[in-house]
Amino acid sequence: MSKSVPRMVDPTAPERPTIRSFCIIAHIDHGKSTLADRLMEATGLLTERDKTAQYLDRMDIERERGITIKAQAVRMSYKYDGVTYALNLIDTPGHVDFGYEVSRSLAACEGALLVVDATQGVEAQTLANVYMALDANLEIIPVINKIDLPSADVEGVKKQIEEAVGLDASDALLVSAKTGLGVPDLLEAIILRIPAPHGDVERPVKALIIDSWWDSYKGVISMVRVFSGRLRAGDKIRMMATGKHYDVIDVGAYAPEITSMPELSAGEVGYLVANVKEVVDSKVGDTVAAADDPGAEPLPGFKVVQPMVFAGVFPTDNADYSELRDALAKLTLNDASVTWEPETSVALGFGFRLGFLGLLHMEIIQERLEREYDLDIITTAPSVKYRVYLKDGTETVIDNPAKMPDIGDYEAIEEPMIIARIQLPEEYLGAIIKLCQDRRGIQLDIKYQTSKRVQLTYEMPLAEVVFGFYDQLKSLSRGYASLDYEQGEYRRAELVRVDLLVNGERVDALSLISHRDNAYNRGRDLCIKMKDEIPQQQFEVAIQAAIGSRVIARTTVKALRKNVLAKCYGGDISRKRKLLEKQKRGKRRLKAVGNVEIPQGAFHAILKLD
Ligand SMILES: Nc1nc2c(ncn2[C@@H]2O[C@H](COP(=O)(O)OP(=O)(O)OP(=O)(O)O)[C@@H](O)[C@H]2O)c(=O)[nH]1
Repeated sequence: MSKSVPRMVDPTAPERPTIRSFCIIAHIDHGKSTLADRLMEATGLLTERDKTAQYLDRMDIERERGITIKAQAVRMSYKYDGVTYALNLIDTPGHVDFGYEVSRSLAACEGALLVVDATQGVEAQTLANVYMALDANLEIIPVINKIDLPSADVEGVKKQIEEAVGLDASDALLVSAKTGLGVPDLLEAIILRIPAPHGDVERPVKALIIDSWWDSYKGVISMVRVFSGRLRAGDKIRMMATGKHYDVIDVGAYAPEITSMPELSAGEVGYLVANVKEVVDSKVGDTVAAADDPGAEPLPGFKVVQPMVFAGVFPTDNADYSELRDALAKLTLNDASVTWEPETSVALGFGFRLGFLGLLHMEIIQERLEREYDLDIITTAPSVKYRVYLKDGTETVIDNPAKMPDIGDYEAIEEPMIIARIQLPEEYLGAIIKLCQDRRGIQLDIKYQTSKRVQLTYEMPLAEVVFGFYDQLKSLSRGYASLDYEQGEYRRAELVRVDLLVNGERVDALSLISHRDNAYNRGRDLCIKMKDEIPQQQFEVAIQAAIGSRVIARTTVKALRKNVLAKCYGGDISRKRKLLEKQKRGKRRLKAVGNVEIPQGAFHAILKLD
């Protein structure tokens, strides 16, 4: 994230003095949605009726459902000193999984409001986005929110912004997004402090795609920032990454509902509808150019986002395979960052291997498949992409532990690293440093931001973070530590495949890749967890962990007694109920491996390993 973003704007081009484009950077719950609502209200975009639900939040719900409304930017109109300004508020996703989209949204802005809760102070996630905004050369206006609260510590937070972020906070805006206090001053600051965009309307058109989505009425809609020229309905355009040509059907802005405009010109932000059939053809970061401008140079910084985390998704009932396939086809219409390909598992049958930007992204997709498409699915534990150097001199990339070659067949394995930034109150420092070390982290930096708050920077294997790290971090710090990370390099590590055998049969969907030093513990823990998950059967079930042909751990599920409650001695009714519920849940989703029935929860047992 700290890589510099090359400037897209030509500073010698004329200024568009009545346009301002900005985003809001805020930690979760610091008041981004509430402030956005207040700004829209102050500029007449929200009526009393709309106020019942937070507008941005409402859009989030729509977005979550993947349906029509997904305005990523709203255009407000505000009169100041006799001049009417167009203010574009561009929404940026707040999560580390969506870093590239954030970087493209920032490229569409000249400024950012850094909203900090006066009672909470700066958090790691905010910092990551502030660094990106600084890299993108944005003018950052510190905004201290929730000053109506008695526990607001304005001076303390100002000092923290100066120390942690390195910004001058002496002229920070003090607002209450709840009461509206300070909002007119904020609008004035947006106009006076955020630079106007530069762009030559007479040059051939060039626009950056900052987001694209599928709309059932209009087809693919793209949010764009125009850097030069004009976009009008009827224009012939070319997407530079794919080289494909299209006709512009409509342009305009969200204000906050979709509103057609005669044109979008240099410096403006708005939507573009062309006869693009699929979201993948209108890629985030791509440049829209005129079809008759073959020599056009693309705007800098385009990249195809690569999934970082992979998992198998299988229908619980094999008969639902084609339903799952149709659901994935529909879902990826709207989210081009999910990759999917067919996968076969001995244990789970036919399914798909999906690639995600990160764990949150994976959870969102999993939930959507279950909720929107009403599918019963089993998701296998997530894995990262390993580079494997085989003994025969070839190299291969593996994102599925089941496919990792046997020990002895490869020379070396490389795994992806991340650079993690963790912020925490000093009292938890010892525990968190130990956690990072246990997770094979290498400390790069330790910095006191205030006398009580510390920032740790670690290089860690992504795989170690994927397996429960965040939960442990939160529990060890009572929720106070925050984490963000960026992609690092690939590094060699002593990794081995650990298999799980149920009554002698390998359950491919439960294989995991572990560092050699941890393999024994992981194998043992997995056996213990599986023992809890696999219900008793009519016969004894042996659960073993093995590296190659060497068994490293073993547990046994004893044969069934008369009823499940038999093992609840004493009369703890809640425990009995829990067991019955567990059994009921287990019944819904069972997969037979050989003659042993394995419930869905077992496939997640890997995630719960320490
Ligand atoms: N007292 C007070 N509460 C506020 C203020 N601004 C926001 N809140 C409250 O803080 C909570 C979080 O505000 P949101 O606007 O939802 O925060 P957000 O940053 O958009 O949160 P996410 O959408 O989860 O990222 C809500 O309960 C708001 O009502 C404020 O100025 N004063």
